[in-house]
Amino acid sequence: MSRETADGAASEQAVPERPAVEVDGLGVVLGSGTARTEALRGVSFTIPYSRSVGLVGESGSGKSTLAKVLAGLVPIDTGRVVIGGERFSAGTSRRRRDPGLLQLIPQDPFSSLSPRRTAGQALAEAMDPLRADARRHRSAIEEWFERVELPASAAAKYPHEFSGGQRQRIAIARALCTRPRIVVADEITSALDLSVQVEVLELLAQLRAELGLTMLFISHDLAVVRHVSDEVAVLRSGELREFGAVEQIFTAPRDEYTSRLLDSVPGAPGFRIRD
Ligand SMILES: Nc1ncnc2c1ncn2[C@@H]1O[C@H](COP(=O)(O)OP(=O)(O)OP(=O)(O)O)[C@@H](O)[C@H]1O
Repeated sequence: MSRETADGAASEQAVPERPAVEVDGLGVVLGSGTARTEALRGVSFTIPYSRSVGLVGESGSGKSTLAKVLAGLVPIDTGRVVIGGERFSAGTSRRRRDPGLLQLIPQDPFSSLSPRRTAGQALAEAMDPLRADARRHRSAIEEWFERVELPASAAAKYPHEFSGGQRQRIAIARALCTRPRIVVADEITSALDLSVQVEVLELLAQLRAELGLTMLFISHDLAVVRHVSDEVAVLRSGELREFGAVEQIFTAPRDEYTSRLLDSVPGAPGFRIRD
């Protein structure tokens, strides 16, 4: 979105008035019969453009369900989400998302990258689904590999030929090469060794700053969330228990559940990975 400047030129930097993401009274029911679960219940929050919201909560609290709703992979039962001004609700929630609007970076790139496609093909497919030819998009693919600090030769390799950290770099490149304004990162470092986690997080932070990305960053690792978020949303059993600025959440949580989550962090309350 752009606005007219004083001299009449459109400004790319202009900040749109609506938030990038609005989640309003969101409810999602999964499964049926005895497996029926209210995965999300009355969840509301917003993410302004270029901000990063960390989403935390215990296993089963509904974090991945929320990620999938935003990506259009899980239908909405009640409430609505508005992404880049486009409204999705019960009847429309699985409408195909514009790839330039929002991209999901999944937890496990090994299962999301096809074993039969080279890394270059995976990027070509993301950039141009109708003419997914790696040769046709060679220079753009090479540029993206450079951005995620992989050699150009990576384009010809298959997922099993990479380490976990390299595969996550490919998943980041594949998501970002469609030039989304918003990314949802779902536990993207949880399967990686600590040193590799730090490298991937630093890369993501750098790309986020360069591209002005809006981000929902999901992790059960509170130290990591503190490092990458401006605001933090705390989910418990499908409900939003607390939403606030990162320092407020970590130093003066208002909800007793948030306090308990923080207490479970090693070395809490002084445990931190930045500064
Ligand atoms: N297909 C399904 N059918 C029924 N219930 C489901 C289904 N998928 C997930 N659930 C339930 O929905 C709830 C939310 O699950 P979700 O995967 O969103 O949690 P999460 O916070 O991402 O957990 P984790 O951190 O373990 O990935 C859980 O109680 C889970 O058991």
